[in-house]
Amino acid sequence: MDPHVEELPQYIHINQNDFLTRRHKKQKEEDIAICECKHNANDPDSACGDGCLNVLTSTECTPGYCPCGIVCKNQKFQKCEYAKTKLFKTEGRGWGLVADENIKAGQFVIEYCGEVISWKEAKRRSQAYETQGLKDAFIICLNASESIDATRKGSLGRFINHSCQPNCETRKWNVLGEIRVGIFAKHDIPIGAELAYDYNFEWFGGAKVRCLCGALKCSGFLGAKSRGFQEDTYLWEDDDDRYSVEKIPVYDSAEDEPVSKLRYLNSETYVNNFVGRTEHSMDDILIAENLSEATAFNVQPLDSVQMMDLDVKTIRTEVVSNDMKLYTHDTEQDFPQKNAIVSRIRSTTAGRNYQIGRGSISTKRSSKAYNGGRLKNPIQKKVDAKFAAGLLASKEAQEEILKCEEIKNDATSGLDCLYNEIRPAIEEHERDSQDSVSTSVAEKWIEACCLKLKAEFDLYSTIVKNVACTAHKAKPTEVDNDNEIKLLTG
Ligand SMILES: C[S@@+](CC[C@H](N)C(=O)[O-])C[C@H]1O[C@@H](n2cnc3c(N)ncnc32)[C@H](O)[C@@H]1O
Repeated sequence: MDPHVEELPQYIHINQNDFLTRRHKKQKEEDIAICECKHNANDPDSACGDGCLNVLTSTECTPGYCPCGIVCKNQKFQKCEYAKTKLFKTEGRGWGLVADENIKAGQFVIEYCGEVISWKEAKRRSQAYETQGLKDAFIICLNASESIDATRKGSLGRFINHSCQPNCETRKWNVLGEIRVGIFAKHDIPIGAELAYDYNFEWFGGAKVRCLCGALKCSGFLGAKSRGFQEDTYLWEDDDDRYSVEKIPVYDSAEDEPVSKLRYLNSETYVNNFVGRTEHSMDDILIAENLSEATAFNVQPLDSVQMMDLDVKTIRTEVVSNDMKLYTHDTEQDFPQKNAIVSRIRSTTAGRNYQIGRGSISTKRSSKAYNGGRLKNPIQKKVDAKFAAGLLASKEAQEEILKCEEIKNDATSGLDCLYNEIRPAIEEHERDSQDSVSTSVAEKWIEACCLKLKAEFDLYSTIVKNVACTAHKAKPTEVDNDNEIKLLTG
């Protein structure tokens, strides 16, 4: 049997997202965007080229509504107008995708297809994949509540690897009312060059994956630029062959020095942008033309490829797009309540618009200074705990109230400190126009907010209980003289 066929990744090939938890949206007529293009046979770009209003807003034209009719060029996702690509086996990074034709800057390369699942399901799966020991991650964030999981089903887009200096990028497009993720060329890519984009990988814990992109400015590890990673202590697992530096040849992203040929050498010498394989002799030098015969193959539709039992074994990290990120997950560290973070490729953000400080994270920093989580509401009153305690006869009751007040004050200052600690991360996200912050940051924030709320509730209920149910001091206070119990201050 052909050894390469044996290694065929087990997944179901699709070129349309598969919606697992809901139906594909049906575009309403009033939501259809109609451009103003007029087809001119002498100008091919006139039929929804770069100047098309829909193209400019990353929206595909709707068939039957576009003034250019069947010559409309702005239906690339719908018509699967992908660039020609080829799958090949990398050294150390699993499978990858190479350009099988010259690709132009800005060209749509391929859609990142997979199963569209809820964020909750993504977390569940991420945890399951982790448990199964899957090495590669394929879950990316689609929007605030959904992710795309290309683990079991996907397009060839699932094989595109990460590079710190990539030749591609991800972009979101509105296609008939649904957001879809495409991979686009950042610049001209020659035939034979490996395709790669920046996963914007967000690391939340767990294994650290050595980045083997080989770019000059490689950050070293997937997610190394993310805050969680930077704060963590570096731990290397020596026995992990896959990530052992000595054993892995270096790979340079195609962007560093675009080449049309791939070469493999038997020495540690790098040739062009790609790396050597130590197990080959000099006779084994391969160049791109041969690569296609030797190690590259085209993935065929499921019905033509014999699939073994589809027991997908996993993934540890995940990838994503432009304004999306791949995420690592750590079921213990980031989700102390036993929730695994879905690999979010961040992306993005997987859309958790936690409210931090006074405004949502996506609001600009010019917003007013943080006020310790307190809403500036003129009618809001604060309970004067000391005054309330002073009304009571029982020492025990007084102490109970004062203790609660102390806990509440601690929780409030804890929240204030946390804000100062995480402010750089919040600001970073704002700068990047992210609409959410990393889950680890948000989790900490939520925990601190909950502590404060609980402490406030405990204090108020303790005051109410004691004022209502225990004896007041015999000696009337000033307030009592006025015949009112004044517990609230302005
Ligand atoms: C979406 S998959 C890409 C396809 C994958 N290479 C495969 O064989 O299926 C993402 C995974 O590929 C690996 N990977 C991608 N880029 C890498 C890089 N620059 N360095 C190391 N591993 C990488 C990581 O294991 C990552 O979780």
